[in-house]
Amino acid sequence: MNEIINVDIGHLLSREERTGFVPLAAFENFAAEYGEAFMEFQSTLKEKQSPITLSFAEEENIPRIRSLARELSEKYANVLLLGIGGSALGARTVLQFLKGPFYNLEKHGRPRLFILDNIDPALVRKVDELADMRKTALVYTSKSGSTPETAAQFIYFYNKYKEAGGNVKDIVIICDPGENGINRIARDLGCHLLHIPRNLGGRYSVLSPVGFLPAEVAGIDARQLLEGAALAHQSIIDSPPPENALFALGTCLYELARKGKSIHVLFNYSSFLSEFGLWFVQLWAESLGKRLSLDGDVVNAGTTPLTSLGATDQHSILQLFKEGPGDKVFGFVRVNNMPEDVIIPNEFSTEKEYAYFAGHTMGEQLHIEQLSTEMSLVKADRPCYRVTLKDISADTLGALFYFYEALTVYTAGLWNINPFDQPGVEEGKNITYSLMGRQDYSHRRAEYEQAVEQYNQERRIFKLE
Ligand SMILES: O=P(O)(O)OC[C@H]1O[C@H](O)[C@H](O)[C@@H](O)[C@@H]1O
Repeated sequence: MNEIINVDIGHLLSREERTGFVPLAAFENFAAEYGEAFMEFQSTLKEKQSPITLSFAEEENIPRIRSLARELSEKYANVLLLGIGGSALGARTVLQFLKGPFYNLEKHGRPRLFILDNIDPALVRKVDELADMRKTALVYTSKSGSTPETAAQFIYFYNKYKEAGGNVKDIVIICDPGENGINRIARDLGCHLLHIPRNLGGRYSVLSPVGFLPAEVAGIDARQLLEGAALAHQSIIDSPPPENALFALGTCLYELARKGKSIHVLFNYSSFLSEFGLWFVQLWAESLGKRLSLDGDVVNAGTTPLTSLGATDQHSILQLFKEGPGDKVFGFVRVNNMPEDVIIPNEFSTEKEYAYFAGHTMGEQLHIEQLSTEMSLVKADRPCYRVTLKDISADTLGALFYFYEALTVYTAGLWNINPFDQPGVEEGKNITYSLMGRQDYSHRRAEYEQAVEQYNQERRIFKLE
């Protein structure tokens, strides 16, 4: 395979009248029906009007990010990255896909990377124990600078870091360029400050300092991530609708959603892709799950993203996928060229359950199991598509990120919704601010406290004693 990614949508379609698939005739009519909308979307990419294209201008910041990563790597044994949602999931994905799940246990002469994306005190304590603050660099990533979980983490670890005699000038803050508290703190501390382009939303920010700095700390070339994204971008804008992978997949997913396929499962066949699955869940859910259309109509748009890991989850959730409600569409992601395949030796050859493995590789087995799972789902009338990645490399991952970002934005256009806001998340944040006593939210505190009181009165608790 020479292409960086290929997308097979053949099993989202059906020649006969099979429920749950896109009829071939309808697919052949896609260009006439949706081609114009797609070409408009292509123009926004071509003219760099779409926020996701802001990543490309980030290339000019890579030298600075690289030298900062080098400086941190020389001075510190650990890098503690504080962030949540889009400020953590991309970094986790990059690290896992390109360095594997055991990066922190390996000997590589680079800092260990801890990505803390929760305020669970038990977790915070564990990081406290593991990362000696005298040898730990702090990276505080928050697009808005006001996310309460990350702010609490930063206050805590900033205090620990200072107590341990840390140089505050070494702290890195990655945020929006607005005039706000986080920028003022960065200026007052005189620490490193990297900006995320204002219109590049958090969940689209992996191809910016948010993903580039942790990548470079781990020895991953951020430029290659961007090169892969640029390749995907070019392919998406160059191919006319009938030959365009993104057009075919996005339009099929939209059509299937309208036919009741309300769950989009991403079934990743690599243990190096499970974090990618979680990155996808945020991207798809926050971008497409919208109550209102761009015209203000109530549409309750979107499909529910789920992520699964193959072959592992064949032994758990697959039963439901195959025989439970027929409300899902499945996307399989597999890696064509496994870097270091493992040959299964010839042992226990007199036993039929073991003899057949001799000489096969685990990569081969993984691919066969992926195919078998996909085929058995299709046979049970479950529509499936497959994304094949050339290999495990930074350019392939960059292409994959960009492909799914573009897919999300194109699909949002079909739903006629805004893929760049997240109004549904704001209310919970506002309640938290008020209840925690944030001054500029104090005017709503009484109202929320009363609501909490009423809410608690409605609880019905049954005890196990
Ligand atoms: O990067 P931050 O501004 O701290 O935001 C972190 C996360 O906060 C909110 O929950 C948003 O809904 C997410 O989209 C965002 O990724």
